[in-house]
Amino acid sequence: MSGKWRIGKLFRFEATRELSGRRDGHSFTAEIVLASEALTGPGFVADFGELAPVKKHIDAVLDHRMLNDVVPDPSDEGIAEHLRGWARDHLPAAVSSVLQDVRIRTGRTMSPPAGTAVDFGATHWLEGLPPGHQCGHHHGHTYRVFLPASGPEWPAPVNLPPSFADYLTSGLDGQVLNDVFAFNPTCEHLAEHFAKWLAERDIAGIDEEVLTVRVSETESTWGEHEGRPA
Ligand SMILES: Nc1nc2c(c(=O)[nH]1)N=C([C@H](O)[C@H](O)COP(=O)(O)OP(=O)(O)OP(=O)(O)O)CN2
Repeated sequence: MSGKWRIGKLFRFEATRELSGRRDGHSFTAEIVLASEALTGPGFVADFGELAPVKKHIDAVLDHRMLNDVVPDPSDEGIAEHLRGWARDHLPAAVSSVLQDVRIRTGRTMSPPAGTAVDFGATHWLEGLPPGHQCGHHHGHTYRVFLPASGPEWPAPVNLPPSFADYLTSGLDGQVLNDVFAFNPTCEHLAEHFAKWLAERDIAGIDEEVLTVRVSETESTWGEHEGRPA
């Protein structure tokens, strides 16, 4: 399959700032996006665990702080710029080299509109992670699958084709994904598989040239595949 993979991890922090003479407090979300046109052998852009230092930095420097005291520009773009620079300087080279973006938003997480996402519960374990990594053990997720219309931007999901929604719920809910699939079930590989599933079927409204499929394992992580299946 050709195309591109992206993964994202979200970090929340609570803070206040003064912009244009007005003090405002928010729940902030920082989203770190990594992108690559190839996966590592076991199927990762990079392990989400490689982003743990970002959480430590956010907790130490931004969480429950007056942002004007800690970053030169406390606007959303200024905070993103601070985190981009920090990530470039402190993450391992294999991770910083695939850093695509850092985005900041304020407010609570929104639920996707009805009909645009399917959740299913399933078990998996992952090969290719460091010894002792929690995700090497059998564990489960409430997976969420959707088709973000705008690619790497904050996703505006489109309605899921009913046959695809049915495949996800009747085919995968309650399953052990390692038994169902011949591949290591990372969210990158799952997104690629779902893109292929959609492209192989003649489904109205699905343009596989630009199709993006996003698979979210947890509230704070997602992986997606964008582009035409080979
Ligand atoms: N690139 C990928 N990395 C990881 C994947 C994956 O599919 N692609 N999957 C996992 C595990 O399945 C894990 O359960 C999810 O990642 P994790 O960072 O542990 O997610 P949490 O939201 O539970 O993170 P916390 O920071 O512990 O809250 C691992 N890596």
